[in-house]
Amino acid sequence: MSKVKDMSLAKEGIRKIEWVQRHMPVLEHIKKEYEETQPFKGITIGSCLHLEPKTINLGLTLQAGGAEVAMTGCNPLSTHDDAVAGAADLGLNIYGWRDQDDEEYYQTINMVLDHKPDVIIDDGADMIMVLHNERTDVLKHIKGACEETTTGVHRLEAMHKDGALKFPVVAVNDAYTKYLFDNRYGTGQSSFDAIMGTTNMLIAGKSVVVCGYGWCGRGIALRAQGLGANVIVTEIDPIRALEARMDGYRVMKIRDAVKEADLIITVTGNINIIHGDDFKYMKDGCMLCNSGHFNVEINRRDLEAQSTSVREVRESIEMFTMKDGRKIYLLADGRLVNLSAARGQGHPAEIMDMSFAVQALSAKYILNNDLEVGVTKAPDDIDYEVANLKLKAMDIEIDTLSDRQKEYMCSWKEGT
Ligand SMILES: NC(=O)c1ccc[n+]([C@@H]2O[C@H](COP(=O)([O-])OP(=O)(O)OC[C@H]3O[C@@H](n4cnc5c(N)ncnc54)[C@H](O)[C@@H]3O)[C@@H](O)[C@H]2O)c1
Ligand SMILES: N[C@@H](CCSC[C@H]1O[C@@H](n2cnc3c(=O)[nH]cnc32)[C@H](O)[C@@H]1O)C(=O)O
Repeated sequence: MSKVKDMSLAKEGIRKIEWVQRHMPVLEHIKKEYEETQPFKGITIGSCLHLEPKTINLGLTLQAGGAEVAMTGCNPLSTHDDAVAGAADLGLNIYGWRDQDDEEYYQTINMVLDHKPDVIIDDGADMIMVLHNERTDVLKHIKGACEETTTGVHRLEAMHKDGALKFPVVAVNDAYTKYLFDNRYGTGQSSFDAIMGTTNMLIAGKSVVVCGYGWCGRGIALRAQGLGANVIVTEIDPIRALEARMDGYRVMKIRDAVKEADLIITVTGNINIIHGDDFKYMKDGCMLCNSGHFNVEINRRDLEAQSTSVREVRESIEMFTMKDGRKIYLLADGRLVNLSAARGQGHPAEIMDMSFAVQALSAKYILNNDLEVGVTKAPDDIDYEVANLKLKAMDIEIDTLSDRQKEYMCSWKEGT
């Protein structure tokens, strides 16, 4: 069963799915193995992930392993209508279309839950919240869930601390082969891909403010610097602030940074990073976007309250005219610019290859192990399997420890 916008887009969707398949060798390897071993026979897997070709390829991998797969999106703006039409044509149960309102967004989450999944793959934890708050009828079927992103893991850890979480969750985000590559290089590249595609503006010579110097912030700052920007970082963690300084960036408080900014990219996972009087200090023409979480990092309501008019001046760019005449531009409604902008393609296929390989292996791990309720990291075995498969696909060989080296690493008696 499916609910998509336009099935006539299926052919183009399938073309795009086939393209990413050629660039996701680790997931393709797992797909072949799953075709033989059928780890998901009789199992239903429900996902709430950005609906675009790479995610469809994860769905096809789970389906190849015997699962009934039901998918919806984790962001009202990130769905690619051609890819979901292609997925429906390929036999996945898929519910979603680009530009949903809140009601439609939660309706389609509920349509996936109607399949009574055994395993959930979530991104941001919205599906898991619906399960616990409204769809407790489905809870008894759930053996466990995988969570894709940093803020989702934080939400679920907070939920467990409050004693509210009802099943085990594997924090896929916390696998090395996920956050070191996806959050850093994926977000770094895909954010600029979307910002430049949306604005057609030059980055070189601009003052780019990166709010948050976590894994995503590091990647964005690195790419901004590579494109010739003057990079400013804001942080609340003294160690990360120091790291940003020694990586070569200027570090300052947000109130000082906004005065210099040509482009601000929030990537903290936190609320109200740009809000209130921050907008008063911005230069005419300042551009704002978010690559972090949902639409809470830039306070749109505060921006609206200080403006006299708002209009879309180019696809995914709104221009706010401020009371003093300055123009401030907001990209993609303050939602993840790399996925929500009309030109947003998400992370490169080679990156999602690893993230979704961890997902596919973690879903099997949940079924094969009697995990306790709580949030656990994906096991190291999965990380090493994914890293080894990726190196192999990239035709890279590495060294192994000799017996003498192993012995030396475990001993304490030998000195200079
Ligand atoms: N756009 C994407 O495709 C994408 C990819 C991966 C993760 N994410 C999301 O991006 C966000 C960041 O993820 P991460 O893995 O980098 O997390 P992280 O925890 O490594 O980094 C977040 C950083 O923000 C800082 N921070 C928090 N509040 C702040 C504030 N008020 N001002 C300045 N800095 C502040 C923290 O100190 C931390 O260093 C999360 O919401 C995550 O879910 C998005
Ligand atoms: N659902 C929330 C939470 C953040 S999504 C961030 C996650 O998106 C994932 N992601 C980034 N690019 C892609 C992509 O192209 N396809 C599918 N997922 C992606 C990435 O792994 C990251 O952890 C929101 O929309 O605001």
